Amino acid sequence: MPTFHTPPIQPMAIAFDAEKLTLTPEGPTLTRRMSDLEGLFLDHDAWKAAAEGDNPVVYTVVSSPVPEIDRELPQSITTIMPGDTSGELWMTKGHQHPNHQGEIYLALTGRGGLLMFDGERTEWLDMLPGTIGYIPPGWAHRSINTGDEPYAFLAVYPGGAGHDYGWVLEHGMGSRAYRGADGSADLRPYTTAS
Ligand SMILES: O=P(O)(O)OC[C@H]1O[C@](O)(CO)[C@@H](O)[C@@H]1O
Repeated sequence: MPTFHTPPIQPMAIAFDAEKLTLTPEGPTLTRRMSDLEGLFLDHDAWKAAAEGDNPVVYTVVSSPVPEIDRELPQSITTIMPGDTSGELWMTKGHQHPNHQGEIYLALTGRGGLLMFDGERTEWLDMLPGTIGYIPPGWAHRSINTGDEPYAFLAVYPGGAGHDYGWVLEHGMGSRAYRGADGSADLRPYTTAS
């Protein structure tokens, strides 16, 4: 048996409920409201009015108990509510992995998109139930609800990957996703308010 500086956790079965979108046993859960998404939407005034108004839940993340530490492979289910802020579709904050490690998403319900940016190139993947989106090392990633129902996906990622949110605030994501006329996303070049 190999020896580890930090002993791995024990093998475990984790029950996935596809209707309730839960993982059991459950680990940490996260609720991100509009006020947590400062500096991300182009229309700052519309963001501020929503954040200081009813401050809606934009997305939740439920995790299994597998910890975010080196060599482990945590999993989580993210559910993004449908909505937009001045036309810009509701989304996760988006982050870069400081350690440049990959990640996979499996779309579960609803309709979404996976926006990736490596500092120069932008990629967009349509995410429908059953789609596996692969995020290679070095690509910042943000998920977006492009539909009218909650969009949920399972993420599996290296426990030591980390979340660098400052990178996204500094470099942007290459594109912004708006509600398109035919129900698909209208991707526009990334700009910031002058
Ligand atoms: O960290 P953010 O950008 O708020 O988004 C949450 C996402 O990040 C993860 O925690 C891991 O990449 C996902 O489980 C989740 O979708």
